[in-house]
Amino acid sequence: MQIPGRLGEGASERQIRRPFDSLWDGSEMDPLWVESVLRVGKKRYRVILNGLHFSWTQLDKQNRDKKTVSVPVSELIGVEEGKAEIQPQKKVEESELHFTVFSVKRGRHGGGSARLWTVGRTQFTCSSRDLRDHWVTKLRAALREKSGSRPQRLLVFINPFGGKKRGVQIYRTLVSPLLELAGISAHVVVTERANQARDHILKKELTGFDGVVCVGGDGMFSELLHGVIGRTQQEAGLSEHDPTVTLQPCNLHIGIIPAGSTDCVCFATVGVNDPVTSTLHIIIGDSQPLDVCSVHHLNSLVRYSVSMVGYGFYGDVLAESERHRWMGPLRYDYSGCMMYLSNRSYSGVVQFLPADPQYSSPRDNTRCLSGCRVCSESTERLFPQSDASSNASSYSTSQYSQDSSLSDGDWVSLEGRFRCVSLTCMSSSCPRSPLGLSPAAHLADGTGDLILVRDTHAMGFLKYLHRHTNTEDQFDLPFVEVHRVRAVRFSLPPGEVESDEEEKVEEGEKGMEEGKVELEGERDRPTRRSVSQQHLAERGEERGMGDYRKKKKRDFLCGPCCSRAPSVSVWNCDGEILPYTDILCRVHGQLVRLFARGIEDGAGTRNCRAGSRKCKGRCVLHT
Ligand SMILES: Nc1ncnc2c1ncn2[C@@H]1O[C@H](COP(=O)(O)OP(=O)(O)OP(=O)(O)O)[C@@H](O)[C@H]1O
Repeated sequence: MQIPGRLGEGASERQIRRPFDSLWDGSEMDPLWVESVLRVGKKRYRVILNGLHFSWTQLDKQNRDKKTVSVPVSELIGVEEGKAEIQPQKKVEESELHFTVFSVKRGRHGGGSARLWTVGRTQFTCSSRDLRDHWVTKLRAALREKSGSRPQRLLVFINPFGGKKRGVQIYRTLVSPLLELAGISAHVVVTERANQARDHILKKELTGFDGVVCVGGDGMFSELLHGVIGRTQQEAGLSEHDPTVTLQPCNLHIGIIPAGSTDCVCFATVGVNDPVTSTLHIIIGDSQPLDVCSVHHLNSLVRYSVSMVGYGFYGDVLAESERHRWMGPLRYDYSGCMMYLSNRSYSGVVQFLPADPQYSSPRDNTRCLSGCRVCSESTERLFPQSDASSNASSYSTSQYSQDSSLSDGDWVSLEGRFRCVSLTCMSSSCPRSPLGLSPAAHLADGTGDLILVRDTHAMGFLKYLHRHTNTEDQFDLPFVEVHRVRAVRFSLPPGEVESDEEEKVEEGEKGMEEGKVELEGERDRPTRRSVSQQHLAERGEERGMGDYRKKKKRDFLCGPCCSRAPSVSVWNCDGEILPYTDILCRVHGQLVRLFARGIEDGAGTRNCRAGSRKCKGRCVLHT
């Protein structure tokens, strides 16, 4: 076949494959290699597809190279014959000489300083139909061969009531056309009740699906998380309740299309909250491992968390905001102000199992960005017998050698009064706090950061809170300490337990109903079914909320600035109130995988003058 090459019409494929320029990768044998002179609009381009890149270089009249655009094959979305458009809706104009390539394009900064991904569209004009067909065949072959990790079939759950109730519309207009373009089929479930997605994943047949995707907020993500982890443990015959058990890492990837009022997990793992960016990460099969914290009470699993488990201020804000749901998202600001003004602190005993300090520290001024060295070295440590590059696709129990013991190592114990106690498995950055709760935390190193804010005066605490919104170091305060940990226990000091029990007895005497629920809870304990299978946690939550609401009703009767502050707070676990105060948290390294790649270099940071004294070089490290 005669294929027009860079030398013009009639150059043979052999001529074209000569190693004549800098893009030649030395691979004479690369079956995907193809090069031609094509047109984009009226301009001539030398277009090359090699094993790893598809690139086009503008030529001047003397055939000299001008500007080059190069796209990794892994970031090609699809190829269409003819003149195709995808937005605002798919339209293809038949043409024998044209083909259109869709690829990932980094766009403007979105919501912080991270870049949005958009769909780049380039229409190439060939000199013959043969050449056009040749290019389409080669590009599609490249897509197939070089993108083994791309999903083929997805199970999508849409929460029609999440955020601004635009989930269905977002999926129909922004997500579905891109999946179709990429040749990915999707089975869509629009949820009709809470926990439907979780139950579906736990109970229904999932053969053939390469991933589950939620269109919603952090609550929907949590459903998928519990479903995927629960199912994996069921299939592996492991008990989720035992905190010493090494859980089986999950092969089914999770995708998040942000459409909620809080989309923190998406922001912390992608860098922006944007449905198109997230869809593109799913399409190209990005894979980001994620640590998960299991939260236990009396050897029963209560919940899983990936973002934050917080007691004191963060628990109080959540509980207060629940009373003001009618305010919409504004309720968090309102409740934050009220809880700040109420100036509370709580007694507690905190015990933790420190992580090995030789690998990283919460104050080493690094950021966990895409391709993070600390996380990839952790992969080798967590999965020593597996090929680190291939463990993205599958794990087996025998390969998985995570340190399961909570008894080895020395537990450190601290007691005192705290404004807040928080454990986070990731930086927990969000648009309002672009560096997050713990800026140097890692997504996938098998550790969490324990932040203890001891009781202090109101201005000191305000300073601490304010530093989350700028580049100042929130840990550089005398009443704040941070520890990188593998596990944490929290309990009330003995005296506090007694007074709390007294309160409960008082309340118990006032209402038989509460006692009835307790008994039901007790009845569940001996059988201890999987939290994910069952409804133990759910019932526990209701019970806990009941206790808490009753107590709060009394505490808040005279407003948050009431003279008698409660002696016990509640735990906020990724936006859900936990029904227990005494808990044990264990971090499970890389337990799940998301369709994401972490925050790309230069993303997720704020504009900050390099070398600014206050940022202590943090900005320099990741701009
Ligand atoms: N059809 C449904 N009806 C009612 N609740 C649902 C439905 N589908 C999902 N949910 C529940 O709604 C909760 C919130 O959903 P999601 O996280 O998507 O939205 P959100 O607006 O960010 O939530 P939040 O109200 O917590 O800010 C989830 O915990 C989920 O379990």
